[in-house]
Amino acid sequence: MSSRLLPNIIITGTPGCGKTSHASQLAQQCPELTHINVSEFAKANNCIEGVDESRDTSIVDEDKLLDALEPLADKGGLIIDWHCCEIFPERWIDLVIVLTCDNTVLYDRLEKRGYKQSKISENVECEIMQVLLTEAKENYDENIVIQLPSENVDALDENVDRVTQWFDNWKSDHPEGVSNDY
Ligand SMILES: Nc1ncnc2c1ncn2[C@@H]1O[C@H](COP(=O)(O)OP(=O)(O)OP(=O)(O)O)[C@@H](O)[C@H]1O
Repeated sequence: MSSRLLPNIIITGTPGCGKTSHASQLAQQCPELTHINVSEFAKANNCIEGVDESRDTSIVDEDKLLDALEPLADKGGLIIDWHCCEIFPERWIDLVIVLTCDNTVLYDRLEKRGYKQSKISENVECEIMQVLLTEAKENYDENIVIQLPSENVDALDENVDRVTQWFDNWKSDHPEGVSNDY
């Protein structure tokens, strides 16, 4: 039986809502945590199985990705930054943060990135329909899912402070860590 002394956190949300901004600021504020940008991690660990040309994105081989992540997840202390959360086993995860963003703010961010119109519309629609929030609530205990707004820098700072506080509390509440097994 193995246990992890640090929690694993997912930061998810529609592309452009601020996952990477939050994850990198949180990792700076909490040096025990490691930011895993899943898109980059998948590329670096040969977990790409193709390209979705209509969406202009890589297709990740999820089985390979989970195999590559498992030893790190078992140690704990990961901030998993991805626009999808349901693939990560519940037993790995201690907190799921779903970032949300006002549609017009999100539209402007995606336009600034130079995304084509169909990709902007698809993502804004995904945000309006709260797809990621629903996915998180359907796949994890609702008590570990929190929704945080990410429209501006003040919200970003507040969110990161709040998660830092949660992280400190988690460590105090779990001095022996938690089991990696069910
Ligand atoms: N809370 C925020 N306040 C101000 N700007 C923000 C905020 N969150 C994100 N941004 C800006 O929006 C853009 C997208 O942010 P970021 O890359 O963090 O999003 P993401 O959700 O990780 O996107 P992707 O899923 O495509 O990687 C960046 O230019 C970033 O500076």
